[in-house]
Amino acid sequence: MNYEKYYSEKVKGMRPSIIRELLKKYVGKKGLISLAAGNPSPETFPTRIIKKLADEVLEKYGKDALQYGPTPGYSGLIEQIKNFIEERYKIDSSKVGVLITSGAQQVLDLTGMTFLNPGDVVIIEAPTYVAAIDAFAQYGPEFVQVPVDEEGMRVDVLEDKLKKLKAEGKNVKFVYTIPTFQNPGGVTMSEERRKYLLELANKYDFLIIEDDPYHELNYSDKEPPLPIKHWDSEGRVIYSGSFSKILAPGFRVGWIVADPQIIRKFEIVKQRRDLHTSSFCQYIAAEYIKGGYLREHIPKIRAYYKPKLKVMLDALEEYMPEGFEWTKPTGGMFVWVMGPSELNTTSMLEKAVENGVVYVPGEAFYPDRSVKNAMRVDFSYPSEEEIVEGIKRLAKTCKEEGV
Ligand SMILES: Cc1ncc(COP(=O)(O)O)c(CN)c1O
Ligand SMILES: O=C(O)/C=C/CC(=O)O
Repeated sequence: MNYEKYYSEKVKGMRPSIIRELLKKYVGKKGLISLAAGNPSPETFPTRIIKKLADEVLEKYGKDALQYGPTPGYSGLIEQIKNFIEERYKIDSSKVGVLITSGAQQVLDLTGMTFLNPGDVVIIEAPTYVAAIDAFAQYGPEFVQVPVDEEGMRVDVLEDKLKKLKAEGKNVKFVYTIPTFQNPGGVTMSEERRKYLLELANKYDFLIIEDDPYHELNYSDKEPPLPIKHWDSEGRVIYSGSFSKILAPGFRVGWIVADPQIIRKFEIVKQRRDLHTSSFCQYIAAEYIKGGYLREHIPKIRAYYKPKLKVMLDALEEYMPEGFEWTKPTGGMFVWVMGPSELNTTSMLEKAVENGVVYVPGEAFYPDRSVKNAMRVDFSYPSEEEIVEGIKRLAKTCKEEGV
């Protein structure tokens, strides 16, 4: 039966997520080293503590934790998130609202649904998170891309683009940024640029979507700059956090920090998306913070990932052929590798898989899929030995490409 005639116009043009398709096809495949999946290492999951907390939640709160809950989220978790953002990010929680979401990914979907009409201008970092492009694209925006360097988004280029857009009579709805340990480059926006981005938002009247799931994955002795939300006096920043990298992605629990008016609008939109986020997972997450387990866990995951980043950077240095360069992050889960202009990492992927390694081709991180000579490699999921062997296989493949 041909179902095309039944599909809505919105889904007819919907492209599969390159990352989700790669995961489905390759991760866990025998003999294949995955440098593709942005999966936390299962070794960082606090399984024993989660079991203990799950038992306690069922014992103490079973009738509520297994029941429908309020769309904004479990009040106990909202309280813990407010304490967390006050303590760690110096965000004045008395001036904001918090809404619990089904992962940070839902923040992106709710954002697109809440703010975007077809043709609205959305400014994104280039490259940027694949599923953010997919989340926004379903609402038909005009994407404007701003390059990033080792200090994050080039706000000078952003300002030039804002001037040009204004001259064309185009208003920007929002700028989407991953300012801390960016996906896919791992770079971090300097404090100076964060403040300047906020100044531009106030001057050109746009919102900022600050997507911050990697903030705690810091491997240097110096903390990254505070979230942009910390300096947001006008209520222009919609801040998105997640338990995926600091507890477990399978929980599907994230949060939005924003002006209470925006939180209310997101609540109304969420009511018809999924009613609310899993009550059971929210109760466990709340106990995880309240019991001091998160505070104890963050240093452990940092200590676990720090050597893996070094192993990856050392392996790239040792094995990659001439003509390749890469980012040097101090946190996060990824390194962005750029090859000679004639390299096509999309067409090279098949040969890489034959050689026993998989990565994410760079074109996935651009809405126009314009950049073909780059790729993203992940160090969080493979073991240190697999990282070295994976980069060796990647380097072999690049040499076979003759670039
Ligand atoms: C930048 C970015 N934003 C959002 C998400 C989605 O996070 P979550 O698992 O909380 O939905 C990811 C996935 N790791 C991400 O890399
Ligand atoms: O690798 C990424 O960037 C995202 C991972 C989340 C997912 O599994 O889709």
